Amino acid sequence: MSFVTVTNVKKTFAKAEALSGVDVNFEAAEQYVIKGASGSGKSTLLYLIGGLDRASSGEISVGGKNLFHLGDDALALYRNNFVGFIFQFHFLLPSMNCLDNILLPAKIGGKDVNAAKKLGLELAETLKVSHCLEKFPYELSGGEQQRINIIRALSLRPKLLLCDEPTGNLDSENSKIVTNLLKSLAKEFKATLIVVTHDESVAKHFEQQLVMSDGCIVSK
Ligand SMILES: Nc1ncnc2c1ncn2[C@@H]1O[C@H](COP(=O)(O)OP(=O)(O)OP(=O)(O)O)[C@@H](O)[C@H]1O
Repeated sequence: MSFVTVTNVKKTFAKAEALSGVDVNFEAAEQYVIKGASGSGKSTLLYLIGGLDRASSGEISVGGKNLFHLGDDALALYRNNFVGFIFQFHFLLPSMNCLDNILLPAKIGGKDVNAAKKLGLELAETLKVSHCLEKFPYELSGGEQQRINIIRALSLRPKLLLCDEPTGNLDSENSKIVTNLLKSLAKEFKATLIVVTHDESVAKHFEQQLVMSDGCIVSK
């Protein structure tokens, strides 16, 4: 059985249909890229799978959980426990140093902060940002900020890693580094990785490529 199952999902904003009946499956611990023109529905699909928004109709199940049936609190728990999000802009909190930013999901979710810290320190070493942990986000370069963001997203060992244009504000060198990091960390954590991008230089690193057009998956 697939880890993520999307069945006839539609999403309408006001009168506009952003998703017009999407059917797609994602297997556990596999890696995917979703491509497609601007406005084709890529981010909308990613947000629905991540429980950041709800489908207008259809079903999404993740790890056997049907998101449609989860109430708001259960959906928030699902997001915190199950999903790591990485966006183009990092959303690190400017008033906290980077280590505190990394520990935030564990603190908010009432999880083992020491375990999150141990993992955070290990990943910071691997990603070569140990020297950034005591600094505030504004003191870091874009590439360093995105690596801290990745560590925060992985701090609770999510089974699903959802990335929306994760390299959108990086130069090509950092873009390549971040893409390779995402792939190798997802593999190490046995997480399902789904990356949305319209950047071919990022997409080419993925064997499994989906293409969206006008709210539908047109190629798998
Ligand atoms: N919150 C919203 N309110 C109204 N319309 C929205 C909202 N979010 C998305 N849309 C619309 O839904 C459609 C799909 O948007 P979406 O952001 O999913 O596309 P995308 O493929 O990710 O585009 P891009 O590559 O430009 O980020 C677009 O027409 C967009 O204007």
